[in-house]
Amino acid sequence: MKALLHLNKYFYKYRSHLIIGIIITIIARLFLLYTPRYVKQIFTVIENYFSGNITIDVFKNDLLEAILYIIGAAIIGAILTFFMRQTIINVSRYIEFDLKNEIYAQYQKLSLNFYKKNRTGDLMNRITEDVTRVRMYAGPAIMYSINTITLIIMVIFYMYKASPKLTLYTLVPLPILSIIIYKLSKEIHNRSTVVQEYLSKLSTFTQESFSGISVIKAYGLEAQTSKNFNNLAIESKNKQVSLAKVQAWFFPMMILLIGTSNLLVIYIGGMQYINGEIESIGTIAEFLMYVNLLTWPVATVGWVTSIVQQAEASQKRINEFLKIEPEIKNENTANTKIEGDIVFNNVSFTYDDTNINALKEISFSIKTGETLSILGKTGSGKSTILDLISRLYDVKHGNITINNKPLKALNLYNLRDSIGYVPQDAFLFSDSIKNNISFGKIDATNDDVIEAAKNAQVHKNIIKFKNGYDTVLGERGITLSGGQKQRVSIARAIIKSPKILLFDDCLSAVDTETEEKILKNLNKISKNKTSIIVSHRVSSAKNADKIIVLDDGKIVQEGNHESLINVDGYYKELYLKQLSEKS
Ligand SMILES: Nc1ncnc2c1ncn2[C@@H]1O[C@H](COP(=O)(O)OP(=O)(O)OP(=O)(O)O)[C@@H](O)[C@H]1O
Repeated sequence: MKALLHLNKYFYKYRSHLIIGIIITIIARLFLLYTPRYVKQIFTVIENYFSGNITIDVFKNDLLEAILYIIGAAIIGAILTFFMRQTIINVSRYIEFDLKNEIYAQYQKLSLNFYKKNRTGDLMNRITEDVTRVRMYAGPAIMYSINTITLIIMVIFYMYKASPKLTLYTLVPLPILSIIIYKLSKEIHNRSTVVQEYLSKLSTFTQESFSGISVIKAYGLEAQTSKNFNNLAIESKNKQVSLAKVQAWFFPMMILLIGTSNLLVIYIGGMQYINGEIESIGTIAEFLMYVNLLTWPVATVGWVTSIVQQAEASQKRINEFLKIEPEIKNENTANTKIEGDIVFNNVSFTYDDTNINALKEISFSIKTGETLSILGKTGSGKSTILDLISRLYDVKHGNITINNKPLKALNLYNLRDSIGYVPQDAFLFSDSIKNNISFGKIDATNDDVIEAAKNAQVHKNIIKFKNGYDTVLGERGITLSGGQKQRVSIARAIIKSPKILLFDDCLSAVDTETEEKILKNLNKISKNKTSIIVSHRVSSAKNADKIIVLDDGKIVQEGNHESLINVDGYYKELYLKQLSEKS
């Protein structure tokens, strides 16, 4: 129960709902318990009438009164039960809502490394399935526990009052019922976990095969894919059948044990009546009703125990994520102005998950208004430089400064807000083109969006779509070409007019003519901004104020286009190669 203590703050938050719910539950059970006593009264009235103790008028009167009480109590009990669910179950929904938001907010705070170390499926599971299991504890488990406790206390009290001996005999099978239900619930849980695993395997497989349908078709692998799907589906079906087998035991076991209790009441109650130990046959009827009233709550003891165990395990998994401290912390909450020169001073960087030494003693500087171009073979550390500037990772060796201030001394949110970053793989959301572009500036007007798209040389493509800027992208929308995606992604970065522009090889899918136009526009809009352009093309680098060439994490060449084409090395080779390709 230790992990579930995390929920206490929420129980406290919704304490008034809970207290009202508990009071209503107790009152509702009180009304429910009217019925057996009035049933007994009906039997007594009938017995009295047939033994001639009361007249027909008194008999009718008493009978009507008992029936009206039963109907009245049932109606009030039903109304209160409705409110019991409305209060306690609603609290569990509020807690589910709060907990999901808490986890989501924590996910947003965590650093990129966290996402590298954990699988997306696991992240999703904790915010969906685990929260659902915890909700079952916060709602149904608590409601049934209160219900069971109040009902058991009250029923045993009334039973004991009516016949202590009969009470003892009738209660004997109930703990057995509870244990059996507990064991069954546990087994059902274990098997349904396996079923869930297979369902998610099936949906991942299906999703992947739909996303990769073009590859499957191009390689003619339709039959093989169907066979793999079928094998997975067969395994999934077998697990479902095995779950259904255990579930099928649930109600027969309940019926058997209720039947046994009923038989005991009738047999022992009957014997007691014959021996004159109980005064009315109505007591047997009353007991039969008590036994039936008790059955479900007693069964739920086992069920609730298993729910609490599952919720505990789920909350433990959730807590593991909630207590992770973000690796990248904002150490300055005051607003800091981000502007100026970027300086790398002997920066070395190793990714701790792969232990790859991506940067080795890198030093360079770039002034406000200048453009730096970074070239180098694949895997030479170009993207890593950009990631370090945006503080997606923190440097441990050497230091990076902006306007003479170490990166960590700047307000992290100001820093990121001042950066327009275009990643290597242009990720766009399943939303309209307009919203994808204005993502970079929430209060952007239509004119801002159009201007950014024009500067990114994608406006002409967008207006050709039937819905123009309202065209929806993604699964249910249209698919943009690689170059179009890159340009929308550029528009998203430049719309907010950031102080620092980071372009990570984001012109690779654009033809050289368009590339040139984009670079020209960039030149225009980045007058007092600092731009860093990572590229594999000389055409992207040639106009930069400074060019550095990386190889295996080290700077091997530094200069500008004119100086670098005159010395032997990677840049000159690349220049000559690309020049001959062009001609
Ligand atoms: N998140 C990461 N975790 C672990 N290792 C990484 C990570 N990102 C990059 N690396 C490794 O660091 C090295 C430098 O990668 P980086 O992405 O900076 O190279 P790059 O020059 O941008 O390459 P490319 O031109 O192919 O994009 C590579 O060996 C890469 O495998």
